[in-house]
Amino acid sequence: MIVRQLQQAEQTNRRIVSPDGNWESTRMLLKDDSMGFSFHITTIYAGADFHMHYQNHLESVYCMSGEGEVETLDDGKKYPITPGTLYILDKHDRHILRAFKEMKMACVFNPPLNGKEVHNAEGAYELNADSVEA
Ligand SMILES: CC(=O)NCC[C@H](N)C(=O)O
Repeated sequence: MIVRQLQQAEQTNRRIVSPDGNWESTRMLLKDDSMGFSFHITTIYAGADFHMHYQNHLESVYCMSGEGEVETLDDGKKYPITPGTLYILDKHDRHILRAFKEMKMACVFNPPLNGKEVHNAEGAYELNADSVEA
C-alpha cells in the first residue's frame, strides 16, 4: 500500500505552479505508481480564466471548494461549478475554466501524468514530460 499526505507532498517537487499564473497542483499519485491513473489536488486561483484541451488525456475534476464555471467550446455551454460538482472530460473536450473564487479540485488523469507537466500552447499536456524524482 502507498500512503501520502497532502501537506507533506506540497513541500516537495510534486507541487507544480503553472507558469501562466492560473493554478497550482500537487500530484499525489503519478505514472511511477503504476495505478493506470494519476490523482492531483489542484488550486485554481481566483480570477483564473483559461483554455485547456487535453488531447492526450481524459480528466475528471471534482470541486471541493470555491466557485466557478466550465464552458465547452464546441457547443458554447456553460456549467456552474460549486462544491460537489464533478465534470468529466470524456471527449477530450476543448474548454475554458473560470474561477470566480479560488477553487480546490481533486483531479484524476488517464493516462497518468509523469509529474512535471504544464500546459502547452494548445492547453494540452505532452505524453513525454519529466517525472518527479523519488
Ligand atoms: C482542472 C484542471 O485541469 N486544472 C489544471 C491543472 C490540472 N488539474 C493538473 O493537476 O495538472
